[in-house]
Amino acid sequence: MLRSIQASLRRSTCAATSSTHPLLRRRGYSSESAPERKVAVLGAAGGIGQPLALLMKLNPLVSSLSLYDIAGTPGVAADVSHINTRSEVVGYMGEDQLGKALEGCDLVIIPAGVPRKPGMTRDDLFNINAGIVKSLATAIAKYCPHALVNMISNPVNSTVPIAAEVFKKAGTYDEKKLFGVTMLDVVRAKTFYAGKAKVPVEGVNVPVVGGHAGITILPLFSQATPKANLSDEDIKALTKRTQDGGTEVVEAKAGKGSATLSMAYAGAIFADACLKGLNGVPDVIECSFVQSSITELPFFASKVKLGKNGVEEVLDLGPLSDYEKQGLESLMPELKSSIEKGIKFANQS
Ligand SMILES: NC(=O)C1=CN([C@@H]2O[C@H](COP(=O)(O)OP(=O)(O)OC[C@H]3O[C@@H](n4cnc5c(N)ncnc54)[C@H](O)[C@@H]3O)[C@@H](O)[C@H]2O)C=CC1
Ligand SMILES: O=C([O-])CC(=O)C(=O)O
Repeated sequence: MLRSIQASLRRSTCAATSSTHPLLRRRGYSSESAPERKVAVLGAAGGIGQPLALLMKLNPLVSSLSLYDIAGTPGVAADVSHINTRSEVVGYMGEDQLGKALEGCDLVIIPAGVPRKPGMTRDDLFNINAGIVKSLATAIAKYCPHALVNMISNPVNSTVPIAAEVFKKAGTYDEKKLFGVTMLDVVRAKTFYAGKAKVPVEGVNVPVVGGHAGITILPLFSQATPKANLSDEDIKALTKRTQDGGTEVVEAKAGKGSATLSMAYAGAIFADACLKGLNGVPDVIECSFVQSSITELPFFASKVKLGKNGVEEVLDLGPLSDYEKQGLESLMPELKSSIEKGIKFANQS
């Protein structure tokens, strides 16, 4: 069981990395000889944070796991630390322990903040989460300015620009190191496509571009592999379901939060890809919301090649169907205004 979860973590999800580059096997690393990597989870006692802490504890690329929250981390850390895998686990609680939690980190994953309730948009979380992200980004700039940052907290379309502005002000911004986690959109697109196309889900790849809210989520089913003969109606329904995937979970949870388990899985897969990139595994490619010049917007989600310094290359969108071209045009105003909202917040407060 443990082996199969670890194998799944080692298998990256985009084309080039799928099952062909399990670092440990190909390069003969055992968990003892893989490079030391400290990973922090900020918001580690939450709905996403706890299962994400578990999955990162199962990742043999992690040597030190730092679990930070404003409350509840001693229990989570004690629990997770009993698992007999490589990393040592330390829990940190409260702001005065944040510096210690971050010092020496190679990768910081941020699922801190409030989740949606039915009837809310991700943007409705802005008022609370923007401040949380700003203060965590300020601490990252101070204590681990060279770490990769995986931003999960919503609204991602605004929280990533907020973090970028905080880092710029602190003089530590490196656009190669800041990632909005949009992996759950990819995970959903793959699952829904495999179901509709009746193909084994393990072999499916679907890029998802744009942003991470409603129509800004643009799955490119015209580029999905393996190819399947789906009707225009099928593609429209799959697109809508991917865009509304978060809301589907929020409604099903009926007031008890949003996606946590699938998000922890997606976050763990994306973090694993970042660690592989840092460790020099070639051709690690995943989708992420990053600083970008492939459209006129300063941030955009697309396929990204990960390397020793974070983003090695932002890949362009590739050929789009007419339906996808329309979707791209429609999403630009909303994504632009969410990005601008984040930038404005970071600079005025
Ligand atoms: N990017 C994505 O695809 C997804 C993003 N999310 C977002 O992730 C965030 C977290 O969701 P859940 O884990 O379900 O929420 P949750 O409420 O269960 O957990 C959030 C945790 O953050 C902690 N927290 C609050 N302020 C903090 C601070 N200043 N420093 C450190 N920790 C702090 C809380 O104590 C809590 O333990 C939400 O904003 C949600 O919208 C959720 C699903 C998918
Ligand atoms: O929908 C939400 O609020 C949480 C989220 O981002 C997702 O599940 O994609």
